[in-house]
Amino acid sequence: MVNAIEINHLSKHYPKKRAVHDISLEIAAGEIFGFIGPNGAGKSTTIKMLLNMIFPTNGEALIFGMDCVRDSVAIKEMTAYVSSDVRYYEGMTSQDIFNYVAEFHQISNSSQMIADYLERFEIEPHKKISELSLGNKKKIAIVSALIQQPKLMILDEPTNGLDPMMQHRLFDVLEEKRKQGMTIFLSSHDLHEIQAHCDRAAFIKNGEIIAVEMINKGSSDGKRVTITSQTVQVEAITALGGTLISHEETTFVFLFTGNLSRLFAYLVQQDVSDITIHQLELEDKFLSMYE
Ligand SMILES: Nc1ncnc2c1ncn2[C@@H]1O[C@H](COP(=O)(O)OP(=O)(O)OP(=O)(O)O)[C@@H](O)[C@H]1O
Repeated sequence: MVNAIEINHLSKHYPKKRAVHDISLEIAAGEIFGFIGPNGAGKSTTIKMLLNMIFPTNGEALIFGMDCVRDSVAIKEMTAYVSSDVRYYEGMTSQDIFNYVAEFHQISNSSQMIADYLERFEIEPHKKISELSLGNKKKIAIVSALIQQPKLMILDEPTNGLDPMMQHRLFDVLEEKRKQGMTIFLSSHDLHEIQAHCDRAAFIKNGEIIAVEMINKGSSDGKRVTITSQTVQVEAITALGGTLISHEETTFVFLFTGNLSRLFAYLVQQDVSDITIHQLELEDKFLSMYE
């Protein structure tokens, strides 16, 4: 089956900056894929190349097997984009925008769908853009993208400005759409939302992809274990599957991937004054990669 997105050795070099350098990625159809990186890492530049808003210096990107430069018109017919900053004509209302989008994309019988989204995202249809807050404008951008019924949705920081309830509703809709076959490419700074909703994520730093990770929603492939003890031996815990991350006086922090029962069996023989065990968060990986 053809990949939803395939990026081969893609670069965008400016005279004084390698914004994106030699990145390659494959994203399967039906994935929710996260794209994580600090400010200036190259996320928006990558997205703009996918959408043919800027030309690559080298390499190629394919969407459903079509070339992002050569076949950009056909790609736009099946791809919707929610940009990080939302700009519309100030005098238009939400309803005007939704009607325009539906007509432009020749979506038949869109009235009921628009009415459903208005209700779901609590959008006031007759308010002008000039009267709306950032979060309310963002909701219009999201619904405009959904109305297009795209095969691929690219979202750049979609939850920026949305209240927690609306964030929740957005991800409910995205999960539903994914079940119907939509592919979702989500650029975000919010590691918790990537962890909660994505199947995989790519980490980008200084224009280069430094890791692509499977995301284990809910479960984790490790624990962060913090132990305060006068008697615990670091070597003993290392032998059980721990890696010492830091320590201060008698408090030791381990990344633990071994068998917890064996760890407890060792600890009951020790003088332990405190212990905490946390799920290893994507944040731990992110921080260790970007330090
Ligand atoms: N037109 C341009 N000319 C020169 N440098 C540019 C241009 N556009 C972007 N850059 C640089 O390329 C790098 C990547 O920028 P990009 O906007 O892709 O980052 P980002 O990961 O989306 O960041 P953020 O999370 O802050 O939006 C930055 O250092 C940026 O300053």
